[in-house]
Amino acid sequence: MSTSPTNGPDRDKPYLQFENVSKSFGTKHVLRDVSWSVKSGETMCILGRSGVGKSVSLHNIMGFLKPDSGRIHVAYEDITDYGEKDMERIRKKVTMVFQSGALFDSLTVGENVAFPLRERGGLEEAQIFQIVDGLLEMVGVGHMRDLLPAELSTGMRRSVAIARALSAEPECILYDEPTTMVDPMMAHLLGDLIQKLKYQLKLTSVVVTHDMSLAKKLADKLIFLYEGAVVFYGTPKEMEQSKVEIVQEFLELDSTDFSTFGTTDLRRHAPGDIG
Ligand SMILES: Nc1ncnc2c1ncn2[C@@H]1O[C@H](COP(=O)(O)OP(=O)(O)OP(=O)(O)O)[C@@H](O)[C@H]1O
Repeated sequence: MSTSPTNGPDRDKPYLQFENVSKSFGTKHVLRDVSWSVKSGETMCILGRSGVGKSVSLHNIMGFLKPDSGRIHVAYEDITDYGEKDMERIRKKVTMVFQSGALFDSLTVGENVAFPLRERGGLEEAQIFQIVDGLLEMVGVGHMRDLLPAELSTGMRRSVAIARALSAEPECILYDEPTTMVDPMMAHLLGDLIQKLKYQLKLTSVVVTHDMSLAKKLADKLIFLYEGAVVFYGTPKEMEQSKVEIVQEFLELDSTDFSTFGTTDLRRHAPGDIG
């Protein structure tokens, strides 16, 4: 673990970092020499068309997958060679909100959000109720405490999943496609919620998305993956000036039809472009 002279984490260092990370499945090279970093309190968006390794990147951060080469730093620690025990400790600081919400089907919304609180222990029932109500209120589903996940829409389930993630008091949240498969109004609300958590709770976050308007709203930094490699890494402002064709196509289409991508000349670069 990297430490400062006072033996705590060095806060000037990135909170999350990929250093030359590569990952293949058989002969399929999913991540190729990928490098980026995120400081505490920053939000990074990972963009790219389907299958370029966005979710695989998140799974590497969580330690569900291990890179073939390169180093991964999470919560100021080099987790590359960590086993399950160390990763459980890291996952208390860094949590992931899955597209599905991954809620427990047989538990009510309130019980789902209470779950990490009960696991942690040390709280009275009345305190748990109060925290759960506060979190559900915060994510805009305060009136749904006694419903089962099956009774909720996809977007509502995701809001509850965010409340459950927050109940573990994480330092960092990873969002996998938070606005996919919901209507534009719900997408807007989820985007606002993630933005609120960024500013009010100062959470570090990584957002995997196809949704360019969401990325522009949230990101301090963006990376574009194309065939597993980073073809752009920079700020939203630098992205606007990027000459990388796939970046321009994303900017123009704003997240709709990706079927026409694939004829991109990645050699034309601008500030922030990689290569
Ligand atoms: N555990 C695994 N075993 C084998 N192949 C995998 C595994 N996980 C991911 N892949 C493959 O890696 C590639 C990248 O997957 P990934 O889920 O990261 O894509 P993505 O960029 O998130 O795409 P989408 O936007 O469609 O979710 C895909 O071809 C996928 O089939």
